Amino acid sequence: MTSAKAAADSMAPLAVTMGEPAGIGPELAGQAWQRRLQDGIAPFYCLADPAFLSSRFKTAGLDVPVRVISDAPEAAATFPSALPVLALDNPVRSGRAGAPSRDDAPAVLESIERAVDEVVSGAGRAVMTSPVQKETLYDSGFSFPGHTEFLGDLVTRHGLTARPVMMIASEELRVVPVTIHVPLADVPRLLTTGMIVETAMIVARELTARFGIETPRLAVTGLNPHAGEGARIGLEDRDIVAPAVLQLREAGVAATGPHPADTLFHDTARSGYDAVIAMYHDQALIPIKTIAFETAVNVTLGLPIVRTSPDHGTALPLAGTGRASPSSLIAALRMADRLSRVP
Ligand SMILES: NC(=O)C1=CN([C@@H]2O[C@H](COP(=O)(O)OP(=O)(O)OC[C@H]3O[C@@H](n4cnc5c(N)ncnc54)[C@H](O)[C@@H]3O)[C@@H](O)[C@H]2O)C=CC1
Ligand SMILES: NCC(=O)COP(=O)(O)O
Repeated sequence: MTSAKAAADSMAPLAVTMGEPAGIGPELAGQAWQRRLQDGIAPFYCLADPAFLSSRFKTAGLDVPVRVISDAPEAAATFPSALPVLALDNPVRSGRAGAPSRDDAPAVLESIERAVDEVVSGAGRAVMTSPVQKETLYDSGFSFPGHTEFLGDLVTRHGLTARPVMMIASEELRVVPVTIHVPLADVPRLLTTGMIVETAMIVARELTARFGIETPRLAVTGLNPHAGEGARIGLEDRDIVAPAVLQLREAGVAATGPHPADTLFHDTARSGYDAVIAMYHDQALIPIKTIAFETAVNVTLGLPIVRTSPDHGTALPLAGTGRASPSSLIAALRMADRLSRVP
């Protein structure tokens, strides 16, 4: 039995990262704790700087008691009366709402690393990450595009294997960008048939294993307008995407496409598939953030642990106001709970 499965068996608490201290993540964790009973939220604990969290809750006008715990098992006993926090070694040095500082990168990254350690060891059941300010992390020398790739690297440091895939999921729609945080100008060069097939195979497998969809239907988008209009508007759809769809079908996956992306997201079209495999970030994320910004969840497939996150970012202008909506973060906690339970 893997340690992650052992954790699920014992209903260990969920490990929540601090996220960017200048952003809305910390106060949303406090708001989620306040709604633990009305929203039926499973016990969770934060990997964070406890003094910073208390101070941010005060600024945001949230009455959330913070209690330092020494290990995850203490979280369940603490959760009913206070927000359990496992203290980081790195303190938050700046933490000014709305003003990210690279001085806080060590704490932000330690929180993610420790959350993964917790879940791999079985102390925590799943990771729910709060949003980070990517630009600030890049400025501090962080070399991964985002959590998705960083988490893949972290689990391999524990001797586990990973091929992380980003999926954003809501009741209405699931989308998967094949290329993620890369410049749009680089997408045609980076996109390969193998990448599309590998990504879609992981999605098909995990939609069955984790989401209970027996035969997942995958709609694969084209890259160009009108999916290339018979190779008159770009060649990638004919030469890269169509062969991927063929290979997927030969492997027994119910894949269709390449579909013109502009007509793939209306109500009737959405009833025809379980997930969209899109060629680049905005092709996937614009539709879902338009349809379900409040409820969509970012879930990383292809990892040996469960990781979810809200669909939104740090929303700096809202930080410290207590006015940001905790809805997507709560949806992320609920999905982390559901996916890490033993069926
Ligand atoms: N998982 C993660 O770590 C993510 C991090 N980011 C990062 O966040 C930073 C800011 O990104 P943006 O593109 O500005 O996206 P954003 O999601 O932070 O904000 C976009 C818009 O939505 C609003 N908004 C976001 N969350 C909200 C909430 N919970 N309640 C009410 N309104 C909300 C904001 O005020 C803004 O108007 C970037 O550095 C980006 O890389 C973005 C997405 C995910
Ligand atoms: N646009 C989605 C996003 O930025 C989340 O990325 P990640 O940090 O989950 O890899």
